[in-house]
Amino acid sequence: MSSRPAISIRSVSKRWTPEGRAPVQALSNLTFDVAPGEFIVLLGPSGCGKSTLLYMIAGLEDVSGGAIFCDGEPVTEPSAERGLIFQEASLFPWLTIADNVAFGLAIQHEQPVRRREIAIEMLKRVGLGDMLDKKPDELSGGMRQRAACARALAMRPKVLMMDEPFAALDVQTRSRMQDFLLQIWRDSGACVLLVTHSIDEAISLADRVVVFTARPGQVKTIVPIDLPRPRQSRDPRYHAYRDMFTELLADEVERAFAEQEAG
Ligand SMILES: Nc1ncnc2c1ncn2[C@@H]1O[C@H](COP(=O)(O)OP(=O)(O)OP(=O)(O)O)[C@@H](O)[C@H]1O
Repeated sequence: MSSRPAISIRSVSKRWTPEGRAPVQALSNLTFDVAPGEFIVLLGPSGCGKSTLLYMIAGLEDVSGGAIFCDGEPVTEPSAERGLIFQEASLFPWLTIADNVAFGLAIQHEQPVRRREIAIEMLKRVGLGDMLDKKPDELSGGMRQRAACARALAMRPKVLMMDEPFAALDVQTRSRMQDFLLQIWRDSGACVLLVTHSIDEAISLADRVVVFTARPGQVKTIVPIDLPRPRQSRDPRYHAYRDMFTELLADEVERAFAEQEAG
């Protein structure tokens, strides 16, 4: 196995300069690596730049300073190797689920018959094999997120990025989706970067949790989760992690609030 990081984030900063408004320093001097096949969770107070970092890794936004490398190559534009999934599954409402999954494969120059085959295979893998010809609004929120996962996985990404993918789901569906995600992560061999506000989600899923400071976001600390999967919330070590993250975040959340109040 190659020892080269799947993703290398080197002294990355991001300054937004919205028209007619004061510039916002979203991220400052961020440095860390993600190993191939690793599951990373990004945890931090609101507005610390977690989503911004995903957009930059996806190649949808430029960095203001520093550089991001994927497999040793600088990220300069979007690529099918780096899939991004949002909180609300961004499926085309007028296409069937199978056509939604097949859509991106056209860019990869797959033939139409092969696109359909891959779409069916992926949808079966996410448990939607009998929903192929449904439109997105005929599915539940959890099913739509699974379809969005199938669409991203169909591109065989090396990196799967997820921005609060389960935040809009009810507790039971969320828990099932977490199990499902661990399964597709293992099957795909991709590395995952997942943004969440949930400490429990971070402990349940991550190999390592990157904790951000309040804006401008920096790496406050990186915590490896040294617990076997499936992780049990009744395990005393799980509680110790929960206490640790609660404490780590408390100061930062307070700082973020203070800054908001100061305007
Ligand atoms: N397109 C943009 N233009 C201007 N400012 C932006 C833009 N996108 C994000 N920002 C600002 O950058 C900062 C970081 O935003 P970002 O959404 O990355 O944070 P986050 O940690 O993902 O927040 P949350 O947890 O609330 O989703 C915020 O102050 C936000 O207002």
